[in-house]
Amino acid sequence: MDKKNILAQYEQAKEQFAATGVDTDKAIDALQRVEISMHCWQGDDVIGFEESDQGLSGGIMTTGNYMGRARTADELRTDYEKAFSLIPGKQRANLHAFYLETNGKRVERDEIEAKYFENWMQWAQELGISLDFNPSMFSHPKADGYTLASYDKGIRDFWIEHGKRSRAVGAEMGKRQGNPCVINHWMVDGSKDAPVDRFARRQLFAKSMDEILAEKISKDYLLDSIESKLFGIGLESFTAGSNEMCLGYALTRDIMVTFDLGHFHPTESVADKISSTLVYMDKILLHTSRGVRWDSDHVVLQNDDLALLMEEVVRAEALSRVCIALDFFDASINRIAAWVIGTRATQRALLSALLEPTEKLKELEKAGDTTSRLALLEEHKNMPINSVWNYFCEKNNVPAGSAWLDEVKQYEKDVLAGRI
Ligand SMILES: C[C@H](O)[C@H](O)[C@@H](O)C(=O)CO
Ligand SMILES: [Mn+2]
Repeated sequence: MDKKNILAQYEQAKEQFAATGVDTDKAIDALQRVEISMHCWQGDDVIGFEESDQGLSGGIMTTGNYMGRARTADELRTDYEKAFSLIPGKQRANLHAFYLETNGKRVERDEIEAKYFENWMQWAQELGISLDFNPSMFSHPKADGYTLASYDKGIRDFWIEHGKRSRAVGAEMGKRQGNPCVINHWMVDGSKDAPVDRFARRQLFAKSMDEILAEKISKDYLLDSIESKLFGIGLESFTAGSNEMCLGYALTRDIMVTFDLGHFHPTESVADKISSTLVYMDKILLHTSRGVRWDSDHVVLQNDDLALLMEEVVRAEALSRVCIALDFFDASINRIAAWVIGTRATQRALLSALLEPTEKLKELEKAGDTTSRLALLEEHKNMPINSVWNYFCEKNNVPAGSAWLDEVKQYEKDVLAGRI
């Protein structure tokens, strides 16, 4: 679609939304300020750059063998840049600890330091973007079932050290970028069959986490979050970091909790957790993902789960209290396309929520007019949200509609095809 049409359609949409009491320019400004944290692990199928042959483990799995996986940090950064160029607004890059660069030297997880992320930090600075970080407590011989809740003190200490060092790396990133690096603590700890002493495991889990968090780091540099999970492959019967465990832990330690769209029973509403937790917590972290039958980490799409999640964020006026990150890894499709589809879907769900006549709906609800509430919610679904989206893309100099796909296909021919 050409620029003239995009602008004309936007003007029409603007009027239509204004009639419902919604200011489209305000919605666009709000969306412009949201930085989505784009996960590096979609770019290389969660393999990382450690000098090791260890495969992916920890109850998560990538499937597919699409050509063009990034094999080096330079390739990954180049792919990131391509994806950024096709997504409106400014985003963040989310790194796992095992995406360190060591010049061929084997550096153990309990030896990581900020210097191994120097290239990433310089790159981010050059692009004017910020970084987030994750300790990598999986895909390692010492992460066989339990890490922080292991009965083996040596194993626990190893991962505690990794957690501490990860926080130091994150803090350095936060200092250098001038805004907090969000660090997400997720660990595999769990078992295939039901344990008898769940209590002991959870006590160990909390004690180890306390050691990791012992050093007070300013929230200007680092925001800690802990991610719960229902189960993993091979860890079906018990997860030490269950929802109750992580929520209670986060609340009592004044850190954030992470809600991943794939980490709950399929009929459990993750959206409902936003208001439930923000009554008590300052901030939370969201992982947008799409589970198909299990936490399969399919690319997130504009489905009901995502729409409800973003609606809840906006209705709770919580945009500044919610960090949004992507978490999926699909190796069966072009990985840059995966990033673009998932990030744009997350933004579009957010835009739709921002264009909802929220104030009006709240008034109707207060007045007990649930009939009008239902009618207006239904009307909203067919409002010209896409015209506002296209304008947002145009304003950010990125392709509107599906034109971005041609660029990805070209990049596939020019760059990815050479990665044999
Ligand atoms: C690789 C990520 O840290 C991981 O996906 C985690 O966030 C998760 O959701 C595990 O299921
Ligand atoms: Mn996650």
